Amino acid sequence: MEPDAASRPTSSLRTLISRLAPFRGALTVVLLLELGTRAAALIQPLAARAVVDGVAARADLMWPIAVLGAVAIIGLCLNYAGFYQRGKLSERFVLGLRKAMAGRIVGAPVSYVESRSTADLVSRVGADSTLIQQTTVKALVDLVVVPLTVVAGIVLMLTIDVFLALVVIVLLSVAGLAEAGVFRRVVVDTETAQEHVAGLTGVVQRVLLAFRTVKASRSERREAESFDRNADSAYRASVKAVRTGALADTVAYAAVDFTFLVTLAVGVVRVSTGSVGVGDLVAILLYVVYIQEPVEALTNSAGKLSEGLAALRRITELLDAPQETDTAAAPARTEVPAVSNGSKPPASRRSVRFDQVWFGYGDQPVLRDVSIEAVPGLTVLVGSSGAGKTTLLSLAERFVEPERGAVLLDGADVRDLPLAELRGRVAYVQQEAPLLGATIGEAATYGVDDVDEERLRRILESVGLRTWIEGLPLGLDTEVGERGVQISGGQRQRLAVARALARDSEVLLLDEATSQLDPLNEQNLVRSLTRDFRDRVVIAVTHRMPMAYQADQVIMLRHGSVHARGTHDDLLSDPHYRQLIASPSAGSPELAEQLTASGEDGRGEPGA
Ligand SMILES: Nc1ncnc2c1ncn2[C@@H]1O[C@H](COP(=O)(O)OP(=O)(O)OP(=O)(O)O)[C@@H](O)[C@H]1O
Repeated sequence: MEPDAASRPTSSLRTLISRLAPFRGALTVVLLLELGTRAAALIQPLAARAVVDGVAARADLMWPIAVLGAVAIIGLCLNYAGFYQRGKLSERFVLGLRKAMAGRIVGAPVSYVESRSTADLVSRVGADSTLIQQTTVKALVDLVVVPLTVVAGIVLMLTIDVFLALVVIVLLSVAGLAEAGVFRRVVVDTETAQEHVAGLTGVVQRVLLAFRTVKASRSERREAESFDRNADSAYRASVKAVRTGALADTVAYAAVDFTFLVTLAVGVVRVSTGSVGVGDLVAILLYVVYIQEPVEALTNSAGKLSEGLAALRRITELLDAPQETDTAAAPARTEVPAVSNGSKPPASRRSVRFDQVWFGYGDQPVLRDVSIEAVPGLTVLVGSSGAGKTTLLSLAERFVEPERGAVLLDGADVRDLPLAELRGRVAYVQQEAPLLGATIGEAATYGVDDVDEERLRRILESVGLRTWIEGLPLGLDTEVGERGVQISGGQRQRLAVARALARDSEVLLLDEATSQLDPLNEQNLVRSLTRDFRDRVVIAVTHRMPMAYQADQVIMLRHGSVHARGTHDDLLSDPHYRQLIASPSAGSPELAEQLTASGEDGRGEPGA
């Protein structure tokens, strides 16, 4: 058990209450309706006493019975209204949490989201919010209504017979203490069980993400065993929680039985001595039941409340996620050239400059004193794995910020630009080139507000996809993925590049965005890019040489520093560069050279 486990429920409860504060109007209505329902129940023993006493006295029973019936009907109506309003409040509460979570996730920095498990984030938005919806508001309302019901019942009992009422109070206190002890254990065990289930979904997610690798490496059995191990520990934790729940349930039942039987025994003695009437005893016994019933319901829902509170704690963690800060309001580090009116600076003024940039993840230094300038045309970043290439692109998009030095877009520190403007001016294709959008057209224009068809066609032509798309019966409306056409890795990357081009930004960052194309098609794509979009600053990370061969500038990073820069030809004299391009994954510069020399157009299958 974690040291703070016992204090968790209390702080989670406080969090729940503060999160419910904006709904205080609706919550008050629910509380009043629930209190009304309980009040109607508490009147019934008094009416029942009147009926019993009336029978004994052979009095007219019409009024007592009419009151009993009316109170029962009013209680039912209030119960219906309370149930409905409570459910509606739960839905509104969860709707707000879900929207807030979605907003916090998309507003969080890249580093925050990427350092967390996707399964964990997804389960907070989905499963955790569902848990809260189903249980939490009801349990919270019970926490308020049940003690008030108990107090009101005791006061009414005291008006009937002080001695019997005191007996009931003592018995209820003992039962309450026992139930509270078990409740705490239920909370902790339920939370532990939930944590194990989250671990289980993490395994499934890992397998699904690398499904082909799992199959190809014949690791099905190993993964299944890993799943089984996690499932077993989730099972054991859940069974422990069930066992504690069963104990809590039994304690609650025992409390009712014991209190009822002892009160009956004492009450019978008092009736026999004439201290109280039969009607009084009936009323007090009914109070024991009417008080115990909600207490028992509260105890039963203790596990559910604890689940809901644990879920709320995880949701709250997500709602406290850091957000990307728009530092545009802070004093500018550089004079920011105005582009907000929509006009772009002329190509001659466009540049991305890394000025003596130092950066590290935690204690791990990654970039050391990097100074680079990229102007319109193709700048290629090469270097062995882990050299810091992707990190450089992340700095340009301000996914991360330099520890020292600055990244300048057209002379302005990127930290001085509003994020929306910066990212509007700098398009980015990430390594895996994921597609967003249900159709090819949507994927090609994701994040672009207005792109006319003719321009889109030209872009698709440039990336070598136009013929393929026009050959599809539904063209741009063809669905992709599960329900539509399956597309190859190369097609996906081309679509991602098309999407970035459609942004019409001044800078295009490509992170191994052509790695799944064959060298020939990669060369063609790069040639089209440099020909059709020559006013853009293109910075491409690559491990493959056809692209470096065509670049205006090649920058080689080693261990986080600029090792060499120049054209491909300039760098050929560098032994480390030669070693890099000699690697099998680098593609063949000879092939590229031959193709260019022969003037072969070389446009291969668009679907490569
Ligand atoms: N989010 C992160 N948290 C911690 N360390 C990171 C993170 N991202 C990258 N690194 C580390 O920073 C170093 C540089 O990573 P980066 O991705 O920039 O290298 P790269 O040159 O692009 O590599 P590759 O060619 O393999 O993609 C690596 O050692 C990597 O482990």
